[in-house]
Amino acid sequence: MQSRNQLEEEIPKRQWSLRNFEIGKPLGKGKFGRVYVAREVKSKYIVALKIIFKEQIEKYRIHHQLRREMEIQTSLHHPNILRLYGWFHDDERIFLILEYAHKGELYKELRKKGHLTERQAATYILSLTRALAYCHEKHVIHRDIKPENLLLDHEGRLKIADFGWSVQSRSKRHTMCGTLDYLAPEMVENKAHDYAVDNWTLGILCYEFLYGGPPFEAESQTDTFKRIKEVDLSFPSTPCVSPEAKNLISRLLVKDSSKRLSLQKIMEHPWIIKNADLMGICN
Ligand SMILES: CCc1cccc(CC)c1NC(=O)n1cc2c(c1)/C(=N\C(=O)c1ccc(N3CCN(C)CC3)cc1)N=N2
Repeated sequence: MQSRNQLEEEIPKRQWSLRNFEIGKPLGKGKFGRVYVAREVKSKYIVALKIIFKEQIEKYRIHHQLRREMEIQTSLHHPNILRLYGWFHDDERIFLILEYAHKGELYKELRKKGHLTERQAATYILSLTRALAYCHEKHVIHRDIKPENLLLDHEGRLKIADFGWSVQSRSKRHTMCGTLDYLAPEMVENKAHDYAVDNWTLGILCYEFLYGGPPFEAESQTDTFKRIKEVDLSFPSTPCVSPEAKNLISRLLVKDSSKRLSLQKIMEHPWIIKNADLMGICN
């Protein structure tokens, strides 16, 4: 039985093929592919195998996006970022060998519980902040951090998945992307944007973890855009949320991107210091 480290070291070098894996149950399906639990035959190591059909890549013209996602996610090694160990292909499919997150999607836990405790929310926000600080050091902006893209491993540790919208950024970006609720004003107004969009999203997520839904939700897209542009932020009286949490949210959901709390300052914020579990685990 190979240890996890041995296999992880071996994975990037080896040429993999479908013969090396026993495919298990489907985990989910996205726009371009499906993900299955799989076991590497020799080591018995459990992974998630994301299968994307080449005809879908042609049809949706996402060559460059998929290549970028693969290059970026392969290069990122962080405890809160889902590993892409390697990939292979056959005539009609591309297979991504991904880290397996045993506890599935964070948003399902959020829907089930309605909202998270301040301890859970602060722990997840700290994990996300650490992962984003690591990404920004490597000039990567994720741009699509939302509960649907957050997974939990067997210990309940948060893992950012799906780098389909991330970019290797050296200059300001203009491409529109992401779901409406999480878009920062500068993206809604189609202005140039930079790393600070991820700081805005942390504010959105912190609000959603504590209240159960994003702050600028509205009946129509137009209304959501309007509320984002005006930063029309209000805190419901229930559930009861501490003033420190509201302070952090208010210092992230700031229209002027240069005035948003930096990732370093988030890690030092009193609410994070008081509530977050430093190991990133809080079941
Ligand atoms: C193709 C699917 C897709 C489309 C778009 C974006 C993403 C990233 C989240 C993905 N998923 C993806 O890439 N994924 C990469 C992954 C991955 C998804 C995953 N695990 C699960 O999806 C999962 C789901 C439910 C689960 N159980 C639910 C019921 N519980 C009682 C026990 C645990 C356990 C694991 N591990 N690596």
